[in-house]
Amino acid sequence: MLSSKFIHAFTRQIYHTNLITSATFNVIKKHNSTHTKNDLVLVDVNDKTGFSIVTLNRPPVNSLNLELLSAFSSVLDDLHKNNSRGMILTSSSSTVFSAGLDINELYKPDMDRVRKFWTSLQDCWIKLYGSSFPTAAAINGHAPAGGCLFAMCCEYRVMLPKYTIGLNETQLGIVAPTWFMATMKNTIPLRQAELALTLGKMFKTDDALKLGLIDEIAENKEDAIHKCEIFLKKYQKIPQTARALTKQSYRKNDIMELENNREADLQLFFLAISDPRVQSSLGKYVAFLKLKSRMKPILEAVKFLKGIFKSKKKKN
Ligand SMILES: CCCCCCCCCCC/C=C/C(=O)SCCNC(=O)CCNC(=O)[C@H](O)C(C)(C)COP(=O)(O)OP(=O)(O)OC[C@H]1O[C@@H](n2cnc3c(N)ncnc32)[C@H](O)[C@@H]1OP(=O)(O)O
Repeated sequence: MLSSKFIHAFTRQIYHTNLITSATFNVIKKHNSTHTKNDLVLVDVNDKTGFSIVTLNRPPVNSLNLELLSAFSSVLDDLHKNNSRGMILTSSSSTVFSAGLDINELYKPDMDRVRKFWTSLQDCWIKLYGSSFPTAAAINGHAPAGGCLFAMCCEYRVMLPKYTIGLNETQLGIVAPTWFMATMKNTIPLRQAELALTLGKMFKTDDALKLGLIDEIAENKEDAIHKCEIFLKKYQKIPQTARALTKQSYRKNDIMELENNREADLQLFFLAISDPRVQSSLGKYVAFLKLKSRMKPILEAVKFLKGIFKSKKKKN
């Protein structure tokens, strides 16, 4: 049997090499809720179960910028220090879990800031994927790219109907880092992962369930959280150290691969985003997202008018 010394050494290696000590994101304790100073990440601890509901709270779409990632990283440290019994990751938006990385961090970046940004993303992934506490995602909206990554880092995923999830990077003309790919390989069958990654495929909820990218479908957010709680409760009967060590051993190679190559990964990222073709793709994508957002009222008006015509036709 593996000793608890090993698990502590392993967890220490994961946490202590990457601790973010940011005064800006000190956590304020409020009753059983903790909020980061700027409320980018909300934490509510359920007194009965001991589970923490961690809510990404950066409207409108929870795009992951430096500040949100730093706040999330601090929250993960806190849960680890407090020996959390389990975490449920969700979103305060009613339609988006997370839109993935904030494209504005990648497009025409400030090099000093983008270094901190990428390092923070690495931190979050290492801490979430390798967490000693069990995790589940209540995916209450779309989860493209980085949003899908964080959901896949959790051991269990419950998603609401009619949303989409996937690693869509190739569609943007960018390559998902190897640790994004490793997380997907750990979640769905290898061949399906290769197809999903190369196509940059976004899966609707039903298809994601068939593929095993998610584990359950819920009717609404409350139901999703309830289903995550049922999953986390299963671990209450399992000795904590054995569970944590098994999870971390299972994911160890992926984590060590990044741990041992953080600077190389950062340099590869710099190289990729410095490529004029990548910048051109990102520029077009930013413009497309902005146009799509501005067209929304027009598209909704067209939809509304179509509805009126249809109902009039039926009456006649
Ligand atoms: C071999 C290894 C090599 C390694 C090289 C590394 C290279 C770099 C790798 C980087 C990996 C990247 C990971 C990512 O996560 S990239 C981000 C991908 N995300 C997306 O494609 C999602 C885009 N967004 C959407 O599809 C929709 O917004 C969404 C479905 C999420 C929600 O739709 P909805 O209709 O509700 O909202 P709007 O589209 O109207 O958006 C509202 C406003 O939000 C802005 N927005 C949306 N997404 C983003 C984003 N990701 N970043 C920044 N801003 C975003 C959008 O523009 C609207 O803003 P405005 O109203 O101001 O126009």
